[in-house]
Amino acid sequence: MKPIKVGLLGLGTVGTGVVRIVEGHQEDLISQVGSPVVIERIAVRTLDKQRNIDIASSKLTEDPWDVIDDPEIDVIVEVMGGIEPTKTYILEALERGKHIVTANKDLMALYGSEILAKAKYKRCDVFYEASVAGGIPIIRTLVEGFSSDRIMKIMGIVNGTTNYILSKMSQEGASYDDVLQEAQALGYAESDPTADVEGLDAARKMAILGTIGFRTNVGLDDVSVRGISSVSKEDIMYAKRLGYEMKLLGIAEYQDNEFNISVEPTMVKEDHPIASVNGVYNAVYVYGEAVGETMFYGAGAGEMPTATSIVADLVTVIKNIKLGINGLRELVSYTDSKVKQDENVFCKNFLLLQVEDKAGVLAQITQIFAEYQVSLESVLQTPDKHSKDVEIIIITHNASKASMNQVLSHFETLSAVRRIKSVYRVES
Ligand SMILES: NC(=O)C1=CN([C@@H]2O[C@H](COP(=O)(O)OP(=O)(O)OC[C@H]3O[C@@H](n4cnc5c(N)ncnc54)[C@H](OP(=O)(O)O)[C@@H]3O)[C@@H](O)[C@H]2O)C=CC1
Ligand SMILES: N[C@@H](CC=O)C(=O)O
Ligand code: NA
Repeated sequence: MKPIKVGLLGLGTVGTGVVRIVEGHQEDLISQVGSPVVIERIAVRTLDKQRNIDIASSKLTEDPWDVIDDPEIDVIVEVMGGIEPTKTYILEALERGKHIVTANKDLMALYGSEILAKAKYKRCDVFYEASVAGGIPIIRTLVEGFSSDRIMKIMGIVNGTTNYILSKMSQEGASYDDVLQEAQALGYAESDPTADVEGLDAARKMAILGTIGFRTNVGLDDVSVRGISSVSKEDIMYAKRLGYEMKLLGIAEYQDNEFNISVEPTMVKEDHPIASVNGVYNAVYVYGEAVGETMFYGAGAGEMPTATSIVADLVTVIKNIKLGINGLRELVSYTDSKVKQDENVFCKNFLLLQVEDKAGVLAQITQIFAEYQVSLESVLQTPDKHSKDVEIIIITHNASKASMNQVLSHFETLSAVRRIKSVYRVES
């Protein structure tokens, strides 16, 4: 049987997992695709780097063009990351008729439509299951599993690094910096972990999920983003005391040709299934008009979980090669929709205020909420540990983002409000 020859761009955390699975599951692969699957050539940055896998040096090259120009290679697996020169490599590989499997959410969120258009023109496959939620097959679920439905909401933990950090801070009182270093050592974090902790990685993934799930073009700029670097241990402890877990949530909602997508630290009610998703695990909740509520759970990062999605895509590409139907997945015509205005985006909110301890302050504060039609679910007052002031903890009922912005701006002008210490979205 003629082997299918695969080229790898990158042999880091994910690339190593791909080699392990292709070699370790070779019999399973042959039984599924009817041919051996061979890793023919691998491009790396530096040949002499110490690796935790044995690879014949003849397979390694420091020149990615040795992979892209190799006429024997049918499929290229891109697991080097970054935007350039990666985008050029992928477009040139497509120009040469090679199929692509990638884990690169940075690239697919920003240039996915350009890459997929080129693939369609060249009748090549481009699959990117590993780019969102690691080992969870959420992209093929949205594309195939929910093809008959209208998806209205996609909400989830789609970044393993930040979930690992928040979980350890909540469960062990660990320090943010220590846990971030642990996540980097475990290969969860991006080469620049700022993308993880400032929410950009999750935003890229939500832009991809929004485009696929809502069948509409979502740009990265359409996603409002806030990371976890400003989440304090005190915030996490307050959340727990009130019966919530702090999670970095991506929340995408779609209705009447308008969508709203945000990534933000969110206080999730402890009895919500997402509240118990901890460590590097991800979970994606999908609500469809017909199917109702569904949820998917699994490792969002790490060598082997991510590599399973890469090799699953590789199997699909090889089957398409055998059937002669490559490049036909992208039949979807994505509509253009509008981003919802803040007046039409609603959620519950948690506020932690430091205020002057004097008569009438609480009345002033509640009056401001009333002025902007924001109803309150609960109000707690405790002495401020570090001053003669008091802390007021407020959870609102559903309120529009616009009204909440007006309330917060008004608080800024109130002398009795010393500091707006924390504001978080609340999901019950
Ligand atoms: N880590 C994870 O859990 C997940 C990662 N991803 C995505 O997968 C991709 C890879 O991630 P990961 O494996 O963690 O990254 P690593 O940094 O561990 O590996 C990157 C690999 O690419 C090689 N490389 C980088 N730039 C070049 C270049 N210009 N020319 C040749 N080789 C190059 C590096 O070479 P060398 O080894 O010589 O340094 C290394 O082998 C990224 O897009 C990431 O966002 C997606 C889901 C999960
Ligand atoms: N850095 C990412 C890797 C997977 O996409 C994460 O932590 O989720
Ligand atoms: Na996935």
